[in-house]
Amino acid sequence: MTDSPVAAVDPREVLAGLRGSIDNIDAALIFLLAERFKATKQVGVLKAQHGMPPSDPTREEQQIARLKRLAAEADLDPEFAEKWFNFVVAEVIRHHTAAASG
Ligand SMILES: O=C(O)C(=O)C[C@]1(C(=O)O)C=C[C@@H](O)C=C1
Repeated sequence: MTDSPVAAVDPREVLAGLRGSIDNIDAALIFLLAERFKATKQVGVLKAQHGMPPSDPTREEQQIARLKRLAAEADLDPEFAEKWFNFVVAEVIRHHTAAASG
């Protein structure tokens, strides 16, 4: 093994390179989430001003179906995509409910 003529790859360098990509992806996700919450904050104000309920189960159902389809196409576990969406939406509804109560 150690006598191989092919230069050995240092696994620590490979790990560092992969972590560089993970760092960039995590940063992008934070920025994307921040943008999403900026938009949903405005939705919350609009709903509160017009007496609309914080949650819209029909919209959620449609979005879950769409995201699960996209996840499958992207080779991401559709169940994970659904869990992620439900996790985020629960927080959005919490914000909408707070906005509605002043
Ligand atoms: O689209 C809306 O009506 C929203 O309030 C946004 C949103 C979402 O975050 O995607 C959140 C709550 C609703 O139940 C549905 C969708």
